[in-house]
Amino acid sequence: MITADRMAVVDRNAEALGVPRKQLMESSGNAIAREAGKVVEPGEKIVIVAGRGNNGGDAFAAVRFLDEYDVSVHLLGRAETIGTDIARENWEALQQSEYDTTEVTDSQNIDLPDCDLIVDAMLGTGVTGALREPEATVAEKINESNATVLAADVPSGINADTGDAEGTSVEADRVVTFHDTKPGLADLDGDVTVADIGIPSGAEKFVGLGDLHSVRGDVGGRVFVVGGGPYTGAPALAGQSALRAGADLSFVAAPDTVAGEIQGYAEDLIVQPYEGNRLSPEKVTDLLETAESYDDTVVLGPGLGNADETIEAAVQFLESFSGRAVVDADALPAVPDLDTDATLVCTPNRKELAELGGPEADDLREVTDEIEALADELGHVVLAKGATDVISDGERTRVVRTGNTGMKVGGTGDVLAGIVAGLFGTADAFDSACVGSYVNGRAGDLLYGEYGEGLLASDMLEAVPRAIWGDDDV
Ligand SMILES: NC(=O)C1=CN([C@@H]2O[C@H](COP(=O)(O)OP(=O)(O)OC[C@H]3O[C@@H](n4cnc5c(N)ncnc54)[C@H](O)[C@@H]3O)[C@@H](O)[C@H]2O)[C@H](O)CC1
Ligand SMILES: [K+]
Repeated sequence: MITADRMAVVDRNAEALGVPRKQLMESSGNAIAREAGKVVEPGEKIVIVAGRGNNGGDAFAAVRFLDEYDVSVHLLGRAETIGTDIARENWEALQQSEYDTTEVTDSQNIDLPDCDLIVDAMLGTGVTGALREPEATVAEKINESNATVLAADVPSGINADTGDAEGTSVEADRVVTFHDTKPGLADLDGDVTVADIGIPSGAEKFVGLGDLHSVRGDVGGRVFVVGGGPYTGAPALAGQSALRAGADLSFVAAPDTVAGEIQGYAEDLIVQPYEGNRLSPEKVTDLLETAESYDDTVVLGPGLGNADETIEAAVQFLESFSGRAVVDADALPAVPDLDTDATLVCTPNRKELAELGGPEADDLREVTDEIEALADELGHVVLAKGATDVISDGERTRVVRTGNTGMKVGGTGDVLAGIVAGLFGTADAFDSACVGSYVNGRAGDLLYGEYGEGLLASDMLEAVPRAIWGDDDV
């Protein structure tokens, strides 16, 4: 089952993997024709009612597979208003071969000819709100018809995710939906057929440009890094990369023995010192109050050190916290057996993964099932870092192939933790981890040509925004 938003992500991922949308449309068109052939006999009459989006485009492609039937196409609107290149190209192909097509410019005068089958290709997953004119009037005419009604992807007017219709909708006898069923089709009366349209499995398995596009549009919020102590660079890198990934404000809570040094790295950080030289349990109450009161996304771990009292403090913080946190590095030992209402993204490297009870492996792609099992056991998202990153929430498991050997340098994990936190304010834990990993690797890839194996984690900071909002074709 797949939502409309996820369908758009998978569609875009497929294109980036070498399977362009027009090929998918051809497959969708073929699927419509196959389904139509189950209903009507050669020579019988098919009326196709098409909209101006890709749903209509699918039907234009279908026409070329229906030559043994008597087919007429009714486009709701003028051809120049067709909204996508691939739909327009398929419409043009019908014109070139003189198929029977009509542009309906006034819904009042559309009389659906008597026929054996109506293909409803007005709207699919692109519907917003109640059907407007002429689709609303035409939907009613389709419903009044005696013909069998076959809907392309989703009956027009039905919300693919909810199954609701804000106004009129087509009552389809049959639906042929593409790639995977949609939540909104579950309770429909009609027969639903799921058609494979050739989307490569990698479009779902590998995090890609479609995932990036779905997350980058809406970022912001505040990130609160709880780090520093023995180390100062790690929290500074995490705090800065969160800003580079779109956070509005980035705070770093650190011991006053190192707070000034951390602030010295970047004026963009708001460093909040607490007394002492490391995180300890008595600091937890204040830190929780800050994080909870501002609905911050917390990054817990960079540079904390592994003193017993620091780990104990991390446990106490996480057990009382109910918000969103990226747990990295020195705080990871606090996660097993944690009883918390917080939503965590754990970002272990291979060594830390094994210490969490996960698999020991050089190539994480060989142990995706075990990483999924660990995420299920922990009850939180695990972003396992390696040459290839593997992200799982215990049910879904995906792979990120961006990145390069130059990123083995220290600090890239801190940059990653900050990016995930910067995205976590709006995207959910799993998508933040998936896209955060993809962006981190993409930033490293943007720099490899210039720095090679001499890449520094701090070099990545300026590349993070380019990896997210820069030119897609690099
Ligand atoms: N995602 C995939 O992998 C594939 C999807 N295919 C088909 O594409 C449609 C989705 O196409 P899209 O262009 O995004 O939207 P629609 O054609 O569904 O509708 C957009 C179209 O409708 C107009 N519109 C929107 N809301 C309303 C309304 N309430 N009343 C009237 N008109 C409305 C809007 O202005 C646009 O013109 C998907 O369902 C599949 O059929 C690919 O072909 C195959 C792969
Ligand atoms: K439809």
